[in-house]
Amino acid sequence: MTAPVSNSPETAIAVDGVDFCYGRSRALKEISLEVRKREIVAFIGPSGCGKSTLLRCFNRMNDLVPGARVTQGTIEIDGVEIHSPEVDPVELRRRVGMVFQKSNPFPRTIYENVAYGPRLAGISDKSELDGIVEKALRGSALWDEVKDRLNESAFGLSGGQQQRLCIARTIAVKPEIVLMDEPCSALDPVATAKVEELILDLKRDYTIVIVTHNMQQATRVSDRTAFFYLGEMVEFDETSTIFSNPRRQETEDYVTGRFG
Ligand SMILES: Nc1ncnc2c1ncn2[C@@H]1O[C@H](COP(=O)(O)OP(=O)(O)OP(=O)(O)O)[C@@H](O)[C@H]1O
Repeated sequence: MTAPVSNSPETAIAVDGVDFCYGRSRALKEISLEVRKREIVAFIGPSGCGKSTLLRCFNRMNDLVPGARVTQGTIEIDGVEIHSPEVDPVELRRRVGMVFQKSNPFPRTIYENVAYGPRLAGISDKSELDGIVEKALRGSALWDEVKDRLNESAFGLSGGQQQRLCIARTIAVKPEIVLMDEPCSALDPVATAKVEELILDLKRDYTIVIVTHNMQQATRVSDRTAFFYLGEMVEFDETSTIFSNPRRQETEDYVTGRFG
């Protein structure tokens, strides 16, 4: 399905007519959508429908997969086509951060996990780094739990804390957009609730796109939801509309659990 794309100053991501292939296999078909600044958009749909592929297009993570490429269409972030020669993929990935399904802290201290990105960006002043680490850990609602153990291994944290640490690591480099690929799927309900609360808090400063298999999670955190099926975007609308009054039968069948 294609939808009109309006690339206004309020647009964070504008996708227009994108096809994506892994080798000869077409994983995304004519996707057009627009994500507004500081909104939370959820991608839902059955396994293999292309949600993660589209998410990974936004920071060109798919470049790392041999033979994988956008074969037609454009993806603009802040009005700039992300495949154009002036875009450095490493800088793009700083601006468009990513949080993965399974938390993946580095085998270092809590402090070093958060300071890693800013250090790579050339910040070496200890007090500046201390400030960045504290701000990122506060921003990810982890500071009070870890402030007395910053020099201990990140592996000593619980799964939910590790996931919030990964979010802190992502926001420490001041991205504009945060992509989340099923960030709570490995967490228990209490840790999930904390991460969801955090996602809602982050909306004040960031644009967030989240892939989730959890319908309740999509309704709890997102402003708008896109439903994908077999590489196509079937419907994209206000989350309340997608879940209570979808226009398409496939969407209704999926959100009511009839398939998927
Ligand atoms: N690295 C890859 N190489 C080849 N094909 C891939 C690769 N990654 C994904 N695919 C294929 O692309 C299609 C879309 O996969 P994708 O992971 O984007 O779906 P998804 O909706 O995120 O699924 P899930 O909910 O299971 O994570 C699937 O057919 C999948 O097999």
